[in-house]
Amino acid sequence: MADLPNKARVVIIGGGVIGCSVAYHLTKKGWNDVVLLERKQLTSGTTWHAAGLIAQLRATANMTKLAKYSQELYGELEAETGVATGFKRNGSITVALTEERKEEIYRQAAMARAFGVEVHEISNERVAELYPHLNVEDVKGAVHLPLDGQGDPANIALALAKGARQRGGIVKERTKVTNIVRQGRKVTGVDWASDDGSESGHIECDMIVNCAGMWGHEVGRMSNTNVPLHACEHFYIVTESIDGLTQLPVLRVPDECAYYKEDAGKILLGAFEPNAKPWAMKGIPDTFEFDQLPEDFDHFEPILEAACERMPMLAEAGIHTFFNGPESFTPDDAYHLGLAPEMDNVWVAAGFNSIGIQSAGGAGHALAEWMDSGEKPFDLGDVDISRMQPFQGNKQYLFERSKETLGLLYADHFPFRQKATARGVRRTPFHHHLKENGGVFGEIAGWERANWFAREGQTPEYEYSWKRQNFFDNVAEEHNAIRTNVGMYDMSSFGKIRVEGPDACAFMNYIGGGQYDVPVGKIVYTQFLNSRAGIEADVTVTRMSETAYLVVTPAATRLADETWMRRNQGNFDVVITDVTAGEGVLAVMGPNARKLLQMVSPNDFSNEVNPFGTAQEIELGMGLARVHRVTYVGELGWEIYVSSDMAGHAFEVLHEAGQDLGLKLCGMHMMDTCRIEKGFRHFGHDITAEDHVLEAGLGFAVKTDKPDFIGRDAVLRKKEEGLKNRLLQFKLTDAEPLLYHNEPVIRDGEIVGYLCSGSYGHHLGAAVGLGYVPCEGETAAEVLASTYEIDVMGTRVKAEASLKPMYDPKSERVKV
Ligand SMILES: NCCCC(=O)O
Repeated sequence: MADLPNKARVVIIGGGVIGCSVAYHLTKKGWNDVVLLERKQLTSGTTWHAAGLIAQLRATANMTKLAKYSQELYGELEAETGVATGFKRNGSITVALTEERKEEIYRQAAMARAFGVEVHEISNERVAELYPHLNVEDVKGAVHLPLDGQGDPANIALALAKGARQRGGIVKERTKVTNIVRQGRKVTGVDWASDDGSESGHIECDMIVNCAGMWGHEVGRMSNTNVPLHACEHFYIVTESIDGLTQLPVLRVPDECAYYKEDAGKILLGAFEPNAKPWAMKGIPDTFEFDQLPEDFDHFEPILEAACERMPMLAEAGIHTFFNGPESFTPDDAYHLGLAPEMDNVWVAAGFNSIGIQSAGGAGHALAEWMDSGEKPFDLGDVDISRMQPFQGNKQYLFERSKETLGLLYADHFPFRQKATARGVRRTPFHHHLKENGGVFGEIAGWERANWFAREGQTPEYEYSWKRQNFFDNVAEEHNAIRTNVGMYDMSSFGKIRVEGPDACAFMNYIGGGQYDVPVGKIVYTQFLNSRAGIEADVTVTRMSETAYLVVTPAATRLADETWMRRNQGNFDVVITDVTAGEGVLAVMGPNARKLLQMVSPNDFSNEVNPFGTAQEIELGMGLARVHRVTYVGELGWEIYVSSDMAGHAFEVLHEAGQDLGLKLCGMHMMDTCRIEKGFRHFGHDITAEDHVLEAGLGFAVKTDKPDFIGRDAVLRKKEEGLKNRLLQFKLTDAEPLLYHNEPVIRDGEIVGYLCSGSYGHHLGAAVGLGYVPCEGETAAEVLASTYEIDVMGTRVKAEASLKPMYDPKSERVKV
């Protein structure tokens, strides 16, 4: 094809709305050799049949920010490109039919407000005014977003494609990528063939972007990258024209799994039902183009029945279209964006979980910024493709999980809600011990982790709520055991990465902000920084020998942290190896932790031999282990690393000896309540790529007296310029309300930020949280002199603020 070049800076694979958005935004950044290849016609996979709702109230902070950008962009797109996008800001209403749902939407509304989204809690009378056809009798609460809207999905994509073409981008239809050519960790080009097979060729390129939607998994495999997503059947109906129907806002009734869109006097009614139907386990037919799947009225009927009660005029309306089309869903219901960890020039924007149109503007913008600058423009943790684990590409796993994820879009998003499907893939060596003792499990990165322990006679299951949940008192007891006696919990899910070789010390000193030229056995708490001194990883590094270090990462970021090291390895002579599965880890924490260890080991755990921040090899029972004296709960304690074969023995020995001391088995929820009380930061919440290490209050971990490490200049600059934000700890003055994170922080009456972490401080006796507040030009005393409130579902609750942890501010307890 004469119109395709032999070379391009980037080849975008897939011409749905996200591919078009990436092309649009890259060309806007001045990239003029952008090629987008679409196997059939633009939008012919999923985009064409999307409902086209443009909503800003999303489940997470990032997704809300990006959706807000989409809404703003689509408002201008028609004027810019001349393509009628059908976008109108007719607003949206979400109604709650239960008190629990009301709390959810009010909390979401409060979060959205912290990001500048206009949102109002409205009465039933106002709902009836805005949506006169609705039965509101049982409505418990509602929110209205006047700037939300709807548009024509295909035309939004075509407008984005036109914008890209106007700036020199090439958008080529009927051209399939048949092969992706690679060398080491890089793609060097793509082979293509025309749809009719008459032509083929090769484009050499610097990078590719996988925007292949429901084909994303397959395109991922072609490029040696893991893109976990699976297509599910998504159902909606469109009625015949209904007399007297005037323009209506978009309506969501999540408790009935339904959304409603009025368009040209017809109603589109769509469903996110709890038991979805995954599609195309054996692959998507090659001929797929603007195709529909067979209707399944029995499957849709319960939704339609409830809808006819909710909006009685529907019962009278004829059904014009019964639609069933495939859309892709990811294991955690968040989309995939960013640089695939397995390769250094394969980008991904796929798996939009039925919110592609409303997300594409913001996601394309963010990805283009990232590709252009080489660094994440802001925190994108909850959508970053590197959060996915290798096993999550397993087709059987994806099939099982996607039955649930479609429905999760409208399910109650209770705090701590765990996925119910596709569980049990990764178990720690202590799994059955914990289960036998009442452990109630949650899942992270596929790991089954005991989150709390049920008492004897108590059903070991979650009962979800936005109020105090059924495990609140259990966690309070576990928290209390850690603060006053001794508790034990399983941390085997830690990522464990060995860095070994002649340059190990030099490499660590380049990659991390700490000082790693330390004696063997020393543990360094540290961050990996980006060039802006934003935090890419939060890890502990133990010197194992002259030439070896063990980098311990949070479970969810093992792959991302390992990838960061590999990408920055340069010419350092080191070998980086994931050794996560080799060792189980038990944390023994609390004032009696030393006493317990002395009962099971002949080794010396005194401050002289094993001070805070050091590790030692020990005998444990009849086996061996290595103990690291560190803490994430703010007490005296050790993490015990034990090879998987001896892990069961170690548990039994510790558990049995602990009975005399009143040892309590504890879970991950306790760890979170304790660490927030102690002001310890959590990566992904309080510290991210966007947060400067000094503003995060972690300057103590950064050693600028060493010559060269990533982020050093930005640390020095910030020291000169002064801080723009500070991370404060908050405690509500009322013991009743609960914090879950994302609640707006109000300073002297104005919203200035939001909580990045929130939980209950069982020792401090009220909910506690962490959050950044702007402080440019202010002293710490001035920042603290203000009055603070936290917006808890629309109610402002007074809060105390502190720069130092409110619990044990001098950290005396950890060093006893
Ligand atoms: N594709 C349907 C989107 C549903 C929603 O925005 O709530």
